[in-house]
Amino acid sequence: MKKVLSIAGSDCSGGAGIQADIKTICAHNMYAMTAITALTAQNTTGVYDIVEVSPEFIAKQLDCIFQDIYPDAVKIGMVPNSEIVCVISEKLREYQVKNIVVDTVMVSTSGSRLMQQEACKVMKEQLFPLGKVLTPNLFEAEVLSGIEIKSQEDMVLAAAEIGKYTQGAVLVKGGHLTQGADDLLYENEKEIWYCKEKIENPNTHGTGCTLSSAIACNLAKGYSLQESVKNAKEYLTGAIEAGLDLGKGRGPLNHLYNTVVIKN
Ligand SMILES: Nc1ncnc2c1ncn2[C@@H]1O[C@H](COP(=O)(O)OP(=O)(O)O)[C@@H](O)[C@H]1O
Ligand SMILES: Cc1ncc(COP(=O)(O)OP(=O)(O)O)c(N)n1
Repeated sequence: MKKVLSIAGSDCSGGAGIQADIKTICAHNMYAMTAITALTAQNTTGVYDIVEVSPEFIAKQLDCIFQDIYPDAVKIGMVPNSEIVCVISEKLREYQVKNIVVDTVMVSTSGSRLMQQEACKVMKEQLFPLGKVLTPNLFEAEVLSGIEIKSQEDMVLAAAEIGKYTQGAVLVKGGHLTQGADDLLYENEKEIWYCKEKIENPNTHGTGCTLSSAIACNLAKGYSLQESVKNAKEYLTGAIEAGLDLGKGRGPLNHLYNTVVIKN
């Protein structure tokens, strides 16, 4: 069985973060492992508090995982501060991890900061070179590239700029475009577009987390990056379309739409 590790923050309401990643990995029939970087008190209406895990304890979680059950791919989500960026980068280098997806989580869609601003520079220098692909949303791509994004051409320019810090691949997600949900994979100076209609469903909490962990699952299976993004986007679109209507705000996705139900 393939094994996928999520290094990310916990969302107690189960829509985003570690919980979305575990659901995604299980739906891909794979074994899920987690190293938790932060606890968040959040739900479908917003993020209300954050407790950061100490870098020392994150190092211990990673040692326990890598020394015992070595993952086939790793997804990195919420990394709240510079010290945590450094310890994760060190451990990934020490254990020579290859299939790494870096979701550059900065601010939740509800507007709460999930990463301290000063960690951005350290993330670029330490973590980006280790990632097989980075997955910024439009806002994150603007911050990381310094380019204002108003069009698909701007998405390409931003991806090219961010790509300078990586092994060559950046997926700029277009979920916050006013029309369509078109994502751009910029790989070795080549543009590949993954285009979908915007689904009229307000319940999209955890879309970014789900997409990045689904990409990690596909890389673990041995698919190329382009195939992995294609398959992950299909999985994500299915989970948005299948629709759940939970909570008072922007609800979670339905990860069970394609799984065999075990009857009691
Ligand atoms: N309403 C929607 N319909 C279809 N796809 C969507 C919708 N909202 C987001 N997506 C897709 O979800 C993924 C995550 O994108 P985005 O929402 O931009 O990231 P984040 O969750 O990090 O803010 C992308 O593949 C994007 O195209
Ligand atoms: C713990 C935690 N990690 C990440 C996020 C952000 O989730 P994401 O899927 O990128 O986007 P939104 O759900 O905020 O649209 C989070 N909220 N919590």
